[in-house]
Amino acid sequence: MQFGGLRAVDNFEVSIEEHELVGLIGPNGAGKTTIFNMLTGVYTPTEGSITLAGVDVTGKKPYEIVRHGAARTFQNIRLFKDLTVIDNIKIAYHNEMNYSTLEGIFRGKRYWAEEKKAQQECLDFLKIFDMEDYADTLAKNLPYGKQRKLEIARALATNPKILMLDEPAAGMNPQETHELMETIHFIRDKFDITILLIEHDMNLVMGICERIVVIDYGKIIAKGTPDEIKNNPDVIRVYLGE
Ligand SMILES: Nc1ncnc2c1ncn2[C@@H]1O[C@H](COP(=O)(O)OP(=O)(O)OP(=O)(O)O)[C@@H](O)[C@H]1O
Repeated sequence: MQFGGLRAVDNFEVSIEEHELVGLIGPNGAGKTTIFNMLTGVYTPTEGSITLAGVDVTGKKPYEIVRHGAARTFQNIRLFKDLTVIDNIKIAYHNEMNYSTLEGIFRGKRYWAEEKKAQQECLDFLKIFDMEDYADTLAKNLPYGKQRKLEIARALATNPKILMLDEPAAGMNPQETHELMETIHFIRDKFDITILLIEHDMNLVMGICERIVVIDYGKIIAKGTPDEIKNNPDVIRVYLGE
């Protein structure tokens, strides 16, 4: 990915298997968010390609990529702040709803059946995060940690094959972070999805990821298991400045 004179991501090559939990780490400005932006269609890579479950999604629009099965959260929370918690999730769930515009306008039988199902399933997403009591709260009135969780619940409601989380624990205290990490494991298994996670906190990534990719200045400097990464001299140099 080239931004004018800056090659923000260079020769980045990674394959992620179904059901894997992979961490993407690197210092500030290394290119992590740019990679997410390419994977989700926010940016079109200036070179190279992206394949999702056998489909070439390079250059596709974000909404098309969601339909192919990729969902994400953002480093800076991006909720529909003036909508309720449940409505935030229903918006993400709308691809699963099966009634026509006319049925919506005339409120036919199928409309009510589908809306009821949507309400129930969206509440189920909230239950995973222990947030069903907040269903009717405006998103902007949620405490910060719960806003982060709502973003994950909303991404899950698009029924993704791969969920990409951009610093999901940013701003959380250690207890909240620990709980979130357990929840991430839980949803990976419950929904049988693949997770790619950006996180600054090395210990945290080491604790939950099966495989880690480390980048610096847009280039991969190491790939491997947490133990391999921990002992990799290039990673130690980048993180500790040795
Ligand atoms: N739209 C853009 N136009 C120009 N340069 C950009 C753009 N987006 C990102 N960059 C640059 O690309 C590089 C990588 O940025 P990116 O945000 O991907 O890093 P990051 O690893 O996510 O950093 P952080 O951990 O601070 O979020 C930086 O030098 C950044 O300034």
